[in-house]
Amino acid sequence: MMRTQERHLIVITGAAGTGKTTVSHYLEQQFGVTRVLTHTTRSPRQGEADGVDYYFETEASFFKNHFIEHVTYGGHLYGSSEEGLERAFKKNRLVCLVLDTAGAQTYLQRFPELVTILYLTVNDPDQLKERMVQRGDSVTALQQRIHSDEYIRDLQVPTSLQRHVKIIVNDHWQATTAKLNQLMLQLDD
Ligand SMILES: Nc1ncnc2c1ncn2[C@@H]1O[C@H](COP(=O)(O)OP(=O)(O)OP(=O)(O)O)[C@@H](O)[C@H]1O
Ligand SMILES: Nc1nc2c(ncn2[C@@H]2O[C@H](COP(=O)(O)O)[C@@H](O)[C@H]2O)c(=O)[nH]1
Repeated sequence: MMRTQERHLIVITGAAGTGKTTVSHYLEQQFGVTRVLTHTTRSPRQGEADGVDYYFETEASFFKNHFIEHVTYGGHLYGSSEEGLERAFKKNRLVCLVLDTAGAQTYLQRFPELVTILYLTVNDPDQLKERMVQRGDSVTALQQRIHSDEYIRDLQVPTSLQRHVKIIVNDHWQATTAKLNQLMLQLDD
């Protein structure tokens, strides 16, 4: 529950391909939730743009930001900055942020009163590979990702998050949107 004027942060976490980015766009489009952009040194995928999907950085420019947390994921740097969070909160009191599970743990420790954490999963992990292929990931990128320690780790809810996350099984988009609509009603109370 949240009083209407309080700042609130929806952290969306889970393994690659579970639909975190898709959920963040849905929350933005349906409920006007502002997405916090994070920074990465990976190259843009087809259709991704700097300042829209991520702040795409070089290794040198990455560390010019003031990070709340940063991680290495699949060999690339990713980080959420104080600047990115403030920019989002200037637009809206309700914002969302897509993070790996290590980042989600950091946010829970640092902002326990401010966060709602959604953990996305699917019943059949093979679906994730298909979804990443459909998204346009190259075979090389897909192979690197599914064999990375981080991808394997994020297939399970970390013990420290277990009592704190709302789990959404994103097998069927319609069921997922029903759960998200319900969540947004609760946050508005
Ligand atoms: N319920 C669903 N059913 C089928 N496809 C879905 C569903 N939800 C999302 N997708 C599709 O799966 C693909 C991966 O989704 P998305 O990019 O949102 O995942 P992600 O968790 O953000 O991945 P990553 O961590 O790699 O960035 C996209 O093509 C998206 O359209
Ligand atoms: N801890 C953080 N994780 C982040 C951040 N930005 C994105 N991510 C996560 O990285 C992986 C890979 O993302 P992709 O876009 O290359 O598929 C995914 O789990 C994202 O949620 C961040 O700033 N901090």
